[in-house]
Amino acid sequence: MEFIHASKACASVGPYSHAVKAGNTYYLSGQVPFHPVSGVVVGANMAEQAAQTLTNLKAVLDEAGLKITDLVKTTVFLANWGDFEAFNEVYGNFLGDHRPARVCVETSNLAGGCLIEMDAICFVE
Ligand SMILES: CC(=[NH2+])C(=O)[O-]
Repeated sequence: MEFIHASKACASVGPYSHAVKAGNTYYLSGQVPFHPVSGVVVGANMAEQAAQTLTNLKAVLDEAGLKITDLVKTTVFLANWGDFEAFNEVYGNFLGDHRPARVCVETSNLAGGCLIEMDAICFVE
């Protein structure tokens, strides 16, 4: 097992790694739209916060040597279900033609009052 720390993603806000490699499978911790340096939430709406969340997720992928096409599953937590379409727009643009499995739910009280958190699982052959 390998614990992965991504210097270009926002710092972990608890005792966890940005990602853990277990064999050919990578488990990425939840990413939120914190700025990687300041730790301040980036964006006042879903489009902006989703973009920053995916930027942070991409930093973890990069650190682990993974590509977007290695994503097999994501879990998405939205503070407001009314943001579903706005989230899908940003998410779809990020993925291009790739279509990982996904769970998307509304929840409350996300870290830092964020509108979104997303984790992911990757697999490499
Ligand atoms: C933000 C986050 N991933 C956590 O576990 O607190």
